Amino acid sequence: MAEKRVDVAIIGSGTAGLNATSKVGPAGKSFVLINGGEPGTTCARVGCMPSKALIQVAEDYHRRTHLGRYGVDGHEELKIDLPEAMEHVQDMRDTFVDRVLSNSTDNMGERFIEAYARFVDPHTLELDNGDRVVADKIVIATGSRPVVPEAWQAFGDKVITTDSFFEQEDLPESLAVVGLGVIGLELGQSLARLDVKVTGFDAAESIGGATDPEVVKTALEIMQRSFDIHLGQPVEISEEGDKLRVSAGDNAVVVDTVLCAIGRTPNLQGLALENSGLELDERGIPLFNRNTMQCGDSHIFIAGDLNGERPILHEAGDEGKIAGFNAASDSVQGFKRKLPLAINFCDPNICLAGARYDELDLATTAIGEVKLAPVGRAMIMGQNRGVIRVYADKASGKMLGSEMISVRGENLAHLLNWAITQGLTVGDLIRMPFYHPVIEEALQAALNNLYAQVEAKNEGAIKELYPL
Ligand SMILES: Cc1cc2nc3c(=O)[nH]c(=O)nc-3n(C[C@H](O)[C@H](O)[C@H](O)COP(=O)(O)OP(=O)(O)OC[C@H]3O[C@@H](n4cnc5c(N)ncnc54)[C@H](O)[C@@H]3O)c2cc1C
Ligand SMILES: NC(=O)c1ccc[n+]([C@@H]2O[C@H](COP(=O)([O-])OP(=O)(O)OC[C@H]3O[C@@H](n4cnc5c(N)ncnc54)[C@H](O)[C@@H]3O)[C@@H](O)[C@H]2O)c1
Repeated sequence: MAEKRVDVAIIGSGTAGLNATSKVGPAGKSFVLINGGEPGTTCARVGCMPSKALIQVAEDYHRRTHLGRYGVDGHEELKIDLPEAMEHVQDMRDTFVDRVLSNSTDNMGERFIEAYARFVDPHTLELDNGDRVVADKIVIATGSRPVVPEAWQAFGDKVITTDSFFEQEDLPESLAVVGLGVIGLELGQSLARLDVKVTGFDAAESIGGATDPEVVKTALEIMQRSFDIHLGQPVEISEEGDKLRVSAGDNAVVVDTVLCAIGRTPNLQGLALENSGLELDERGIPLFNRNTMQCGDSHIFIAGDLNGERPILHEAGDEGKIAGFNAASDSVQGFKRKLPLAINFCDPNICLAGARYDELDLATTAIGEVKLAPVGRAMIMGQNRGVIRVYADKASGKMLGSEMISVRGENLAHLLNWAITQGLTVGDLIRMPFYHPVIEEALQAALNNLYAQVEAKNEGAIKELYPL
């Protein structure tokens, strides 16, 4: 058994752990980065990147359905070779994984250790190869994994998750997606567009993480054009011959495969946090400060999906940087966290920026809305389904948040998040330029609708222009 002493030990070489490491090394501290499982990050291996590659293939293939109206002949004959499509997705994934590895752990030599770590005491980690690491400071960044109910694990590889999905060489003829949050909608819609017979189920009454009833209603109308969706009933799975029967209330389908997308759970197992001396919450996650990432007043910091706070990439990166910076410093510094931004890359995108509808005080909030149907550029693109809802404080006009399902929502949501971050009012925003004809004109219409409802009005004779 070897024992290594370092200033900082980072557990987990995902996005959070790598970002933590990027702050520890340059501070002149000795460190090790310890990773169990496949290196290369969840994002590049089984997450953001392969899922976006698949979405792109599906969107491009789906685009053929628009061609008839332009007089393009033969589009009905277009066929997709699914094994080739999956190979392309895997090639993209491999490129992204290689890029991560060659920019990070490949260059760390002995400071990168491939092993699972567990706490023996607050400063000592035992690795599954028997070695030990003793560290002054520790960053825990072990990420999360898909939830699969125990009863469903008995169905073997007929119930898959995103951990194995991108490894498939071909796609099944029929598939049920259970859970229509981000993963369920992004992949469910893509698979339906790739000619898989998809049926979607969710125990809740909403989809895609939206909370605004108008957005949920519109999202459901739009998504049901891609595949059948059943909401609001618990899902049961049983065997039927060599297939699976998936039922929820009166609705049932028999399918080749189930994609289980009912959320992810923190990788706490195996860390033996009971030996860390940290106070844990009811889920077993250490209590921590979201501005410093410090666990209590200890020498241990936590970052990324593991803490269950904001399980998305740029937040994992920020948390890693904060945790690494503080682990490498003599004193602990707090950092302001970014305003929420969530993008579901289904088509059209479902996006949330700033405050969600279910967080608003409706008595003091004004809500502006535009439907995409008459928006010129969206009509030209053949993508004029959707709704944008924008929220502001009724009295001051200060922007609070937005939920939407809209073409190019990924861009609009950034604009809104940045505007809210800057503390702008709806009056400020309607004075920004809106080129013609762009999708941002839809946002302009929603903002004008919102402006009409707030009390604070712009000074000057023309509301869209600053007086000299
Ligand atoms: C299908 C999918 C699509 C996604 N798409 C997006 C997207 O489009 N945009 C977005 O912002 N986010 C997206 N996400 C979320 C994003 O990928 C995660 O938020 C991010 O990757 C989390 O990074 P992390 O560092 O916390 O965890 P990870 O990258 O999972 O890293 C944790 C590492 O710790 C290792 N580990 C676990 N236990 C131990 C242990 N005991 N000892 C040592 N090592 C251990 C793990 O093996 C892993 O390598 C997606 C996720 C999925 C699953
Ligand atoms: N574009 C992105 O940013 C992106 C894309 C994919 C994944 N992710 C990340 O991955 C995480 C996990 O995604 P996800 O889609 O698995 O989780 P999610 O929390 O987004 O959605 C889970 C859905 O499953 C439903 N559900 C839960 N238990 C159920 C059950 N027993 N039966 C039926 N439905 C059930 C929930 O009502 C919910 O709608 C997300 O939190 C997100 O952080 C992000």
